[in-house]
Amino acid sequence: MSELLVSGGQVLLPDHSVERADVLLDQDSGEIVDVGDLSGDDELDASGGLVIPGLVNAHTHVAMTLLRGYADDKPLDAWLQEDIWPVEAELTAEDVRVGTELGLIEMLKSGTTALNDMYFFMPEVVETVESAGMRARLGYGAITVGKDDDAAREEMRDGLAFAREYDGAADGRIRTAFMPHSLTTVGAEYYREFVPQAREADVPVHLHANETTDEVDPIVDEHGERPLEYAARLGLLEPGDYLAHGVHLDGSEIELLADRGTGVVHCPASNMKLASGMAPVQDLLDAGVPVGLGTDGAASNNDLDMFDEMRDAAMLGKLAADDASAVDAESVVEMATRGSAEILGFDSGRIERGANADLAVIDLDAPHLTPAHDLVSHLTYAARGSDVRHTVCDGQVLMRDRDVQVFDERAVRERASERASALVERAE
Ligand SMILES: CSC[C@H]1O[C@@H](n2cnc3c(O)ncnc32)[C@H](O)[C@@H]1O
Ligand SMILES: [Zn+2]
Repeated sequence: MSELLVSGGQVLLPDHSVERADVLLDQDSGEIVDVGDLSGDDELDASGGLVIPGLVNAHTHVAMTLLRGYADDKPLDAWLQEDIWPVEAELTAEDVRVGTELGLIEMLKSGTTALNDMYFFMPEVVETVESAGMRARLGYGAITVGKDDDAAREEMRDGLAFAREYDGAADGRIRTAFMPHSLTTVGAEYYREFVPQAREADVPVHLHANETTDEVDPIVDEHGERPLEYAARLGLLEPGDYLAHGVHLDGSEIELLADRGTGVVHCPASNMKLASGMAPVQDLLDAGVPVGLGTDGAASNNDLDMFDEMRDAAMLGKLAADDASAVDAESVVEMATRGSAEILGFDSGRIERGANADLAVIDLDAPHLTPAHDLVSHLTYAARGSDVRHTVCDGQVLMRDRDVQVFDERAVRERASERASALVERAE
């Protein structure tokens, strides 16, 4: 058995206490073997650091790194229709590969070990995630609006075929989902036809829902019911399904999510930047809805740093609830780790014997992390992605001493800049 000892650090335990301990990883099974006062041959130095579960970005569009800073300061609908979708129409498979490489490097450098990606050219994303050594739930984002019936059905079939073909890839590190884009960009008839096939294929369904009032109001006007009642009628909201955003939810919809065991991935930075609104995160937590955290794409954030997202979630959660005690530091750390991992169906997000060996080591030796009254508070309110020293997934060291081991960072940045410029030129 090949083992790795993460030694000499403090460890964030599942009950949010912090103890001085070593963490022993089995690199063959990819699991945590033990946590305590341990010894081992191959060591990863965590001295002066805090070992935390790898962060889990439960909703993003990774290759949108190529569009970072391309279009800002607009609401969702105008942003998508006027700027983003015209450029995305020009994307090539190679653009998505390079944009994904760039995004995964950014994630590894900020302590993220697992992610959810909904985008285009997903076989290239599978290959890139596999090379990165990360864990992911992936899906082709299907849109039927503006397409004739044949093209719309082909779009949905492509989404299902991808989910079927790649589930379990990369030795099980890659799982898939059926990912219709949203309740307004995919027609009801296509949900009716294809969601039962996703159930047969035993893959969950992930979509954007209740993100803006511009999206909610037409559903209420047309169908005389709330969007999630409409979604349930279409066969959505089963246990294991998960929605991105859930900003504009009423009490009955929150109850429905709790009853069904459907998760919500909160994306606070995107919701603020696009002025979409404030999700009722404390109400969701109080109701027992599974809640995770995601950055959304880098064009509406504008980074993939989950530390930023944790801080934003805490700040916005308090504002939304008009209560400074709402969405506290422990809840936020839980959302970014175990909460997101459970939504994606991974046994990660906790430093405990038997769990996946996915972790990050945070350097505590920094002025903005001094003094150290409460390290959970620091993770939510004070730490930055750049404080991450090492990132480990499935027992493999993917970033060591801030050096990403799995890609040539400089070469990827160069290629991504070139590809982004050429892409934008093609679209203009
Ligand atoms: C069909 S692949 C995913 C699709 O979603 C777009 N997108 C990016 N951010 C958002 C958001 O906040 N709400 C809805 N859709 C979003 C992305 O540009 C792709 O076209
Ligand atoms: Zn999104």
